Amino acid sequence: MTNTTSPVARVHRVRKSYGDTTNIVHALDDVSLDVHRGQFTAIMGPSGSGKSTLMHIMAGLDSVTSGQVVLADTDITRLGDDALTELRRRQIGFIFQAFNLVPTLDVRANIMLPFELDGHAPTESESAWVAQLIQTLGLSERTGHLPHQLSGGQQQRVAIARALGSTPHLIFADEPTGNLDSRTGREVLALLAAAAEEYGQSIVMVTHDPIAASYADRIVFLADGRIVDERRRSTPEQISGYMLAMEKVA
Ligand SMILES: Nc1ncnc2c1ncn2[C@@H]1O[C@H](COP(=O)(O)OP(=O)(O)OP(=O)(O)O)[C@@H](O)[C@H]1O
Repeated sequence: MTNTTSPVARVHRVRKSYGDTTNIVHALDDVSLDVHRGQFTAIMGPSGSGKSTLMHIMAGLDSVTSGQVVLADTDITRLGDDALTELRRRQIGFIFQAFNLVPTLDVRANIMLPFELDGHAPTESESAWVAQLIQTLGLSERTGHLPHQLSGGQQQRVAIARALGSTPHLIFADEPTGNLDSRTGREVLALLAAAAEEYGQSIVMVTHDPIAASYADRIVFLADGRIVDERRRSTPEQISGYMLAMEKVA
């Protein structure tokens, strides 16, 4: 993927601190990161290294202590709540552990919700992509079910179809394969990779799993709130090696 265009997301010298001067935690300490169109980025690092904080800040779900986050050409650190909500709805898809499915809507309606909220009916190609997602994610028999009638893994797949369906520019995924069996997990990762390659969607995925990270174009390693390493696409074995080396240094 060539990086000649301006980034879809830019994190510039971001700090995020919690607590007061006597008891301060730097969850992020001077982090800068660019995400380009069609790029699939994995974020890895030990527990407490700042992965979730970074993803939440990039998605406008959390504020910075200092620094800048620019999505498309908008500095979101200066946006009000309403404008931020609007930007999130139009540009961002979320695949989070708390699936946030609407309990009163069936599977199809949940998947179509981004179109509904945006007030536009899907085009023919969008409908075809949604149909492909439903099929690939093994949800064809479930489209009329309510979320509580589904298993955890099935709910996660609905959340994935919803996040990818309207082809938002940016997708944030927090351990997207955490609840899935290994075959479905691999299919979901292949879908994410296809969304990046074929639809130019940019994906930022937090994971502890070297196999999941091996689907990404690059892997960013965090430790103690700082980016300590970055690698191009690597095999699961190589990624395990980088993680081990990081632990030895720590
Ligand atoms: N609301 C908060 N108040 C105080 N400290 C916080 C808060 N949220 C996060 N932290 C601290 O910031 C640091 C980074 O947390 P974060 O959740 O981003 O880590 P993580 O890498 O996602 O961890 P894990 O892999 O365990 O989910 C941790 O030391 C955590 O305790």
